[in-house]
Amino acid sequence: MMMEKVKIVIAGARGRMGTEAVNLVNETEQFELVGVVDHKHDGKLLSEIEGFHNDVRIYSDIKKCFFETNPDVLIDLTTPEVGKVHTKIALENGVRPVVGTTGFSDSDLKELEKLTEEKGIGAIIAPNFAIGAILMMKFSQMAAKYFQDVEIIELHHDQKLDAPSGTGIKTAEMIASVREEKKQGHPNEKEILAGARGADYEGIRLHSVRLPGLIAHQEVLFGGNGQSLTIRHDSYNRVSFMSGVKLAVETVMKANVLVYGLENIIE
Ligand SMILES: NC(=O)C1=CN([C@@H]2O[C@H](COP(=O)(O)OP(=O)(O)OC[C@H]3O[C@@H](n4cnc5c(N)ncnc54)[C@H](OP(=O)(O)O)[C@@H]3O)[C@@H](O)[C@H]2O)C=CC1
Ligand SMILES: O=C(O)C1=N[C@H](C(=O)O)C[C@H](O)C1
Repeated sequence: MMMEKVKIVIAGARGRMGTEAVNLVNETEQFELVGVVDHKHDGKLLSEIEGFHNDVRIYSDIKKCFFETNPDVLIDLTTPEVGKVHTKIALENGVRPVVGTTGFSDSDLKELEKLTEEKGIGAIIAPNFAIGAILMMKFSQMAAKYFQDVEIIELHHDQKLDAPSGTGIKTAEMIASVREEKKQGHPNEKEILAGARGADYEGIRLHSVRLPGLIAHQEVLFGGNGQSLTIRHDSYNRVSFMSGVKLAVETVMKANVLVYGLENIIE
């Protein structure tokens, strides 16, 4: 029996991640790219853009795109502000969102979770699609049961818009879920230069490095009596995220709730 293909729209297809997502869809037998959402090139074919070969239409109006292409899934890889609006419109139109875009606030996530429940269709918001990064977060959560003192250093390319990274925040959330809130460092410590101690998530310090040449990296440093433990993950290219995007698309087709983080679907 022939399996129906999963019809996919990609928002942000010309971007660093979007380009790899187009390649993934093209290489995957059971996926089909039916349209692209972009704030530029409305009405053109994607194949008119250098480096792309798909004869699918580019839409600036996401609702029109959904109406004309009738997709199953939206993959969003845009910017925090745009990604949130796209996710909402997708849910309202019965399209299952797979969102890699980072920078959503807690209240954004709550609102989208509520909408997902109302609509009864699945959605996946994944701050990191790389399996190694998921393991780094899980291992950090395990280690936090034994080491109370922890600092996170996330390092990214200098074109990144949000800080701290979605992965950094997710890691802090996972660690905070298994440890008592603790103010780390000396009780009387003072920042001589504002920001020197990084951001504070329930006492966990988060530091963001932005440099050309980097892609996506994170170290989670635990300190104890006479010992330390460092858990590090590196993405050296954006193909590293694509097996996670594929898994998310397959999973969202069977889900009817909002899944925040791939750790919830990887055993
Ligand atoms: N979850 C994960 O594993 C990963 C997530 N990310 C996240 O994915 C997102 C994209 O990252 P990256 O690919 O590096 O960023 P890029 O800037 O390379 O790509 C973003 C794309 O979105 C386009 N865009 C901007 N506004 C709109 C709009 N209104 N409608 C449609 N498209 C729009 C941009 O166009 P233009 O450039 O012309 O403005 C650009 O092509 C970020 O939030 C990043 O943090 C990144 C890597 C991994
Ligand atoms: O912008 C990026 O590049 C990345 N963003 C995600 C994040 O904010 O965690 C995932 C990965 O780190 C790459």
